Formats: sequence, C-alpha cells, structure tokens
Amino acid sequence: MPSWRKGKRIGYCLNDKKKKKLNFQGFEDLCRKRGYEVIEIDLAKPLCEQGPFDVIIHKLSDLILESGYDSQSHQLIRDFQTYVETYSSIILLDPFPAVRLLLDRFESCRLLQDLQDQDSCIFSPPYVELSSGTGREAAARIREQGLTFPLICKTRVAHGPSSHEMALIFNEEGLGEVSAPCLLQSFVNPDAVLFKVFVVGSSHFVVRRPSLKNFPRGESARKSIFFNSDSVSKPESCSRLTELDEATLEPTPPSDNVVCRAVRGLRSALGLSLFGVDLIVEKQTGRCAAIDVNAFPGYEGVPEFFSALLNHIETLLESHEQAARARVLVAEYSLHQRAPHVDTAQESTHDADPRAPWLANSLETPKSAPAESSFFTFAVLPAMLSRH
Ligand SMILES: Nc1ncnc2c1ncn2[C@@H]1O[C@H](COP(=O)(O)OP(=O)(O)OP(=O)(O)O)[C@@H](O)[C@H]1O
Ligand SMILES: O=P(O)(O)O[C@H]1[C@H](OP(=O)(O)O)[C@@H](OP(=O)(O)O)[C@@H](O)[C@@H](O)[C@@H]1OP(=O)(O)O
Ligand SMILES: [Mg+2]
Ligand SMILES: [Mg+2]
Repeated sequence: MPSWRKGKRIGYCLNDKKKKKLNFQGFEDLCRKRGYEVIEIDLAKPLCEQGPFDVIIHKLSDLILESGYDSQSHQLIRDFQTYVETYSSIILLDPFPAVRLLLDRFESCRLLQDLQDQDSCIFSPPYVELSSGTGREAAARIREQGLTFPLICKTRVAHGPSSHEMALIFNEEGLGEVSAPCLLQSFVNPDAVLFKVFVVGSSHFVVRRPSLKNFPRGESARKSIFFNSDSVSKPESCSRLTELDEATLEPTPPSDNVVCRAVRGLRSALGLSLFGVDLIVEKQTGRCAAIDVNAFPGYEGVPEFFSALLNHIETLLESHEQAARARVLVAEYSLHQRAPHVDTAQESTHDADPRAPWLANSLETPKSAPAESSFFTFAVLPAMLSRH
C-alpha cells in the first residue's frame, strides 16, 4: 500500500436524500476495499471528537443557505470552517466560499457570462437581475439589454425545493406575475434536449437529458407557464413541456472542445472538484448556451462516478503528501544552510542519518551550486521526490 493511502480517513456529510440517491454505501465499500477508513460525520457532535480526517466530502448547501438567517446553522458552519482551517491539511470537497457562490443565481450567471469566448461558441443567454418589485419594473431594462421573449424566470436562490420553481413569460403582461428576487433570462430553443456535464476533479462526463420544447421567438399573447425544473430535466421527466410540436433531428451534442472550455473555465473560476454545468445547443445557431451551474449535483447517468471520485481523492492525497515532504526537505535544507560551520563531522552525521541517507547526499549538491535555493527547489527537489 502506498504511504499516501496508509491510515487515511475519509469523512462525509450528506443528507439522507443525497446518500440514498447516490447509493453512497457503494462509495464507502469501494473506499474500504482500498484500505481507507470512512466516517459519517455527525454535525451535532464536535468534529474534533470524530476526526482526524484527511478528506471531507460534503453537500452542506442546506446549512450554508440557512446560515444566512439562522444563528444555529451559522454557528455549525462556523465551527466546521474553523475546524478545517485549524487542520489545514484536510482536503475539503468542496470549499464553502465557492459552494456559497453557486447558491445564488445572480452570482452563477455572472460566472457563466465570463465564460463567453471570442468566437462565441459558448454563451450565456442575456438576463436581468430583479432584486425587488415585480417583473413589470424590469420591463425597461429587459428592452434596453436586448432580452427576447419568451423569458424564463428563475428564483435567485439556486438550491432547495422552491429553487426549481420557474416560469416561462411570453409578454410584458406576464412580467407582472413574477416577483423578486429572481432572474429573467432569454429562452434558448433547445429542441427539447439538454446536455448535463458532470465534473469530478479533472474528469467530466456528458449526459443527455430532456429539456423544454421550442417556442417561437418574440412576444406573443400566450399565458405564462409555471413549472418545476425537476419535471423537465430529470432522466425520468415526462412532461407536455418537453414534447416537441414537430419532428426534428436530434441536436448534435456540444463538441469536446466546447465542453472542455466550459469545464476548464468554471473549474479555474470556482476551484471546485464536484460540480455540474447544463448546456443547451441553440437550434438556430448551433452555439452552446451555458444555463446553470450546480455544486455537487446528482451524477445520475455516470456509472463511473464513484471510481472517478476516489481516483480524484487519491490524486489529491498523493500530491498533498508530496507537498508535505517537500516542505520538510526545504526546512531541513535551510537549517543545514544556516549552520555556521559545516565540517566533515557534520557531513558524516548526514551520511549516517538512517532516516534519509539520500537526503544528506542530495543536500550536498546545492552547497557548491551558486543559485542554491531555486536550483534545489526546482531541479533537485522534484528529482528527489520522484525517487522516494
Ligand atoms: N435560458 C434557457 N433557455 C432554454 N431553456 C432553459 C433555459 N434555462 C433553463 N432552461 C430549461 O429549464 C430547466 C431548468 O433550468 P435550470 O437548469 O436553470 O434550473 P435548476 O432548477 O437550477 O436545474 P438543476 O436541477 O439542474 O439545478 C433546464 O434544465 C432547461 O430545460
Ligand atoms: O439528487 P438529484 O439527482 O436530484 O440532484 C440534483 C441536486 O439535488 P440534491 O439536493 O439531491 O443534491 C440539485 O441540488 P440542489 O439544487 O438541491 O442544490 C442540483 O444539483 C441538481 O442539478 C441535481 O440534479 P441533476 O443536475 O444531477 O439532475
Ligand atoms: Mg439545471
Ligand atoms: Mg441548478
């Protein structure tokens, strides 16, 4: 067993619904088979009594959201955060600030806008943020900013059962039926297909899902349609809203290049390991609209999820161990450099060091090299680490 795997403890904190949907027991079994200890974290008990942890996996979106208005949840989140900051070697999947960002559609839509590239292969449909009042008050802004009917209205809060309640608005009158805080976004004709991209560390998986049918572009006299997004874009969704009015060719999935660009952009903006982005291939142009980002989504339709997650964890554990070893080496090296007289006796002490004879030998190299520190860090150290 490699040293970075030995005695490692993986903690997790997921609600019952999430555990059940993911069949998380399967992940626990896989981890235990590879020699990890797996601990379900009980938030009602102090974390220090349940640790130590090398990795913590969580979906604490409920609690993070509640911490904005509930003092007990606020305290729980603070304690959790203090614990992971105190034990800074813990790998937290995923860090709270980026998760918090995705609980707010205003924030996630801004992120999606930043993804837009020069050749506009990826775009974010134009939108207006409605912070107060009804949609009617946004009518002028909607016109100014070039939004086109139909509009899709989404709650500002992006997590929790009510966050999936949406409306399709076909005219200015319909705007009076929606109220703040919400986001009004131009509808993109998707040919009733959505592509969910599920990300796990450096891997991603594209899954085809149902989506809303096409609607003619421009204002019309139609009545607003209120719906729940769970009824249109789950694998089992079966709704009149996802039935196309006329037969059409199946849309071509977004190219690997486009998917990779979207994933890379979001990964570097957010620093998350576990997230999903929803893409629609626009019927008229073939361009790819990024319409939603989710922290730790369901991964339904990704049979490799558990193995990808464990591989990602192992990659992180291994690089953490390498970084820790590098820090020790650099510290030992600088101590050695600071020693006033490095005589033969001291050198032979290094040679006699049963713990790291290779360290002693390698430490001699920079002594005669003028640009020791950077030479050591960038040339000698990586070579030493790869040997050991
Ligand atoms: N701008 C848009 N144009 C066309 N269809 C859209 C647009 N935005 C959303 N949709 C449709 O509405 C559904 C729900 O939208 P969205 O993904 O933003 O909601 P959600 O509730 O956050 O979803 P999830 O369950 O993935 O978190 C999408 O799956 C897609 O079918
Ligand atoms: O469990 P499910 O499969 O429905 O997963 C959904 C997940 O619910 P969870 O709360 O159970 O994690 C949702 O999270 P919240 O909006 O609640 O934050 C969101 O991420 C959806 O995008 C996921 O659906 P998917 O994109 O994978 O279809
Ligand atoms: Mg979505
Ligand atoms: Mg979402």
